[in-house]
Amino acid sequence: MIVEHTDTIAAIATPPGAGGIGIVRISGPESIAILCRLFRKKGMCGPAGPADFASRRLTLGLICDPVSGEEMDEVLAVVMSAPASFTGEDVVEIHAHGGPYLIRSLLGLVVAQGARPADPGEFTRRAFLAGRMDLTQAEGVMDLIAARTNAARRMGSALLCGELGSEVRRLRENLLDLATRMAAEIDFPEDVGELVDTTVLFREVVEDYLPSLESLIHRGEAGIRLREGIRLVIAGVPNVGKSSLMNCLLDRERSIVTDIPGTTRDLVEESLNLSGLPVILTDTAGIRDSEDPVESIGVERARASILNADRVLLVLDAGRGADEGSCALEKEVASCPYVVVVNKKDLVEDSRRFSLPPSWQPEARVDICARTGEGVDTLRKVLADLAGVSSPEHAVLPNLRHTRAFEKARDALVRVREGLGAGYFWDLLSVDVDDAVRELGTVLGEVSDPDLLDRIFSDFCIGK
Ligand SMILES: Nc1nc2c(c(=O)[nH]1)N(C=O)[C@@H](CNc1ccc(C(=O)N[C@@H](CCC(=O)O)C(=O)O)cc1)CN2
Ligand SMILES: Nc1nc2c(ncn2[C@@H]2O[C@H](COP(=O)(O)OP(=O)(O)OP(=O)(O)O)[C@@H](O)[C@H]2O)c(=O)[nH]1
Ligand SMILES: [Mg+2]
Repeated sequence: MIVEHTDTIAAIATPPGAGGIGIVRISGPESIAILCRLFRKKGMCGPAGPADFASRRLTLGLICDPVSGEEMDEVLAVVMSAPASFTGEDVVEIHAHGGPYLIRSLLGLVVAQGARPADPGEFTRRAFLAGRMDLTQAEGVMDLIAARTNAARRMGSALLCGELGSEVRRLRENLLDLATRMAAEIDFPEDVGELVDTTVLFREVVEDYLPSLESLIHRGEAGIRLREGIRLVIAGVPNVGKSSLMNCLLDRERSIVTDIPGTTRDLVEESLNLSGLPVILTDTAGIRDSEDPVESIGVERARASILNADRVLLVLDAGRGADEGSCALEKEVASCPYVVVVNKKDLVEDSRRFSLPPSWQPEARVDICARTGEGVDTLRKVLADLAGVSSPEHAVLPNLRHTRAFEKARDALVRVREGLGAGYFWDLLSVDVDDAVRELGTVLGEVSDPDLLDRIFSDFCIGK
C-alpha cells in the first residue's frame, strides 16, 4: 500500500529542554531542497546543492538564515534519499547544538522554507503508509518510547521487530487460504473436487486456529496489565500484618505499624514496579465491626477498594489461622482473584502449618514473615507469574486493540465450529471465515481506516 504524500513535514526529534545535541528532522519531497537553501558547507560560499550530500553520511557545515544572512549554528546534516529512509521518503536531519531556543529557531527556518510542522506520530505514520512496517510495529515504536519499566521496554522491542506481526500474518494467510478453498468449493463444486472436506475444515479450525487465537487473547490480557498496571489491594482482619507487608513490598516504612488492632484507618496507596509489572498497591483498614465512627469509615473504604481491585492479597496471621473474621472476609474477597498471604510464620513451626478451608479457592498461598522479609520475594515472583509478565516467551504481548480484534476473530471461528456441527451450508460458514481474516487484517493495519490511524498515532509524541 503506497500512498503519495505531497507535503514535507518537519519536527524537533529530540526531547524538549537543553541537551548536547538537538535534531530537527524533515521528511518529504522538498526536504533536500529546504536543507540546501539553509546549509553552507565548510569552506564553500553560498548555499549548498544536493550533490554536496552523500546519502546517509554526515556533512559538516553552517545553518544560515537566508533572509538576514545570520549564521545560526555549526551543524552536522544528513540526507537519507528515498526510499532508503525511516519514512521511505527523502529525509533530512540537522544535528545542531541542543539549546531549546536554537533548535526552535532552526525548525522555524525549515518551516519558513515550506515544511509543515508534523503532527504527533506523523513520521511513523508515513513509515507505516509507505509499507515499511505494519501497524503492530508502529505501535511498538510508541511502546518503546513510552516504556516505564524494563519489561515494557522489551515488549516494545519485540513489537517493533515484527514478532507479533509475523505471527498474525501467518495465521491470517492460513485462514485466507482456507477461505479461498471454501469459495472455490462453493463456486465450482464439480471442477475442484474435494479441496477441503468437512472433517479437515473442522480440524483446522478447532485444532489450529482457535487455540492460536485463544493463546493470543490470553497473552493480550498480560499485555494490557503490563501497559496499564494492576490494582493490588491488601486486605485482612485487624493486626494480621497488612501494613507490615505493604512496607516490605515497598522496601520502606510507608504505612504505620503498631501492635494495636485498628491502626490503619484510611487507604494508603503507592505505586510499585513488580518485576516490570506496574502496580498500584493499597493498604487498607483491618475489616471488623467497630463502634468507632472513624474506623467504620475506614472499613467501608477498605471494602470499596476490594471491589475495585484486580487482585487481592488476603492476609492471615499464622498464629490465628482462618478464624471467623477471615472466613467472613474471604467470602467478600472471593469475587475477585486473590492470593492468601499467611503472615507471622515465625510464630508457628512449619510442621504446624495450618491448611486453608477447602471451600477457599485462592490463586496461590504464600507463607511469609513480614517482620524479617522472609518469603516476600517468593510472593513477588508469584504475583509476577500470575500477571503473566515474568516468562520470556511472553516478550511480545498484544495490546488492547489487538486483543479486541483477536476476540472478534475467535468469535467468528466459534461460529464456524458451531455451524459445522449444525450442518450449515458452506457459503454461510465462509462469511465467518472472511470475518476472522478481516479482523486479523485490522491488527496489521491492512484495512485502511484513517480514523483508526488517527487514534493510534495521535498518542505518539511529536517528532516520532
Ligand atoms: N538519527 C536517527 N536515529 C534513529 C532514527 C532516525 O530516524 N534518525 N530512527 C528512526 O526513528 C531509528 C532507526 N530506524 C531507522 C530505520 C530504518 C532506516 C532506514 O533508512 N532504512 C533503509 C535503509 C536500510 C539499510 O541501509 O540497511 C531501508 O529500510 O530501506 C533508518 C532509521 C532510531 N534511530
Ligand atoms: N511475629 C511477627 N509479628 C509481626 C509480623 N508482621 C507484623 N507483625 C506485628 O504485628 C502487628 C500488627 O502489624 P501491622 O502491620 O500493623 O498489622 P495490620 O494488619 O496492618 O493491622 P491494622 O492496620 O490494625 O489492621 C505489629 O506489632 C507487627 O510488628 C511477623 O511476620 N511476625
Ligand atoms: Mg495496618
